[in-house]
Amino acid sequence: MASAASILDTLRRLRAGAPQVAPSLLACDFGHVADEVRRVEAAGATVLHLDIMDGHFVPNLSIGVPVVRAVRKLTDLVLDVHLMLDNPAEYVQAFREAGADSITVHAEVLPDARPLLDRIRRLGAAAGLSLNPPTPLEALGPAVDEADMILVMSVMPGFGGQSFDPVALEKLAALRDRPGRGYLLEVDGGVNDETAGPCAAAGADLLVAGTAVFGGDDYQERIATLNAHARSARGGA
Ligand SMILES: O=C(CO)[C@H](O)[C@H](O)COP(=O)(O)O
Repeated sequence: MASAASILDTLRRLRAGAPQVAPSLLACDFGHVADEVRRVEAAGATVLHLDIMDGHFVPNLSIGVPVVRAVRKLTDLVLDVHLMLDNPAEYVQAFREAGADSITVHAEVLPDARPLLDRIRRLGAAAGLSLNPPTPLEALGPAVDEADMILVMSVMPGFGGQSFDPVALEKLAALRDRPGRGYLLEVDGGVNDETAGPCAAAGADLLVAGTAVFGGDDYQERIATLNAHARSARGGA
């Protein structure tokens, strides 16, 4: 399992470098998870996003600790674990022990997220804070300055394949422009060939994409194309 220092170093390098896509395992073929993980790793991904749903915070269920542990054994990709849970504090240790490199929790269930972000970091993972499309940036509170990563949801979480909500672009730009910010910016939901560029232009460093990667036949082409859209929108090659 990667150390806290190496995870934070990876995030710093991601922030300093070109924006990039993180495939979301939610959209993979769960009959062949091991193959799917190896395919996106071979296709050039650095980060793999894993969505954990409890049927309460979001109206759906997904994978849990045993699947994260199994994926950890398959790959050295950065495992970016997004907890869509009413009570994330109960589970952060288990997900870290299973191999999560970053753990993201939701501002909607944490009036003050600082103690939990601190605990995630003490467990050795990077600490992320997320907010849903209707949630204003003010809900992040002072925890915004404690987070290693802010995950701006561009769909209501719970399901893949939804349409991108442009409210995320305003939030990304406002978060990008906060003076002295220390966090990496991530966006999740409806990221595709049309929306990847605007997300990157608005400041997203990491673009979570499920359908736009796993819905294609050639994952290498999908990741390269999405990365190219993101990078050219930032003025890169
Ligand atoms: O968090 C999520 C759903 O809650 C997914 O990561 C997200 O929806 C990605 O899927 P897609 O790219 O198909 O929109």
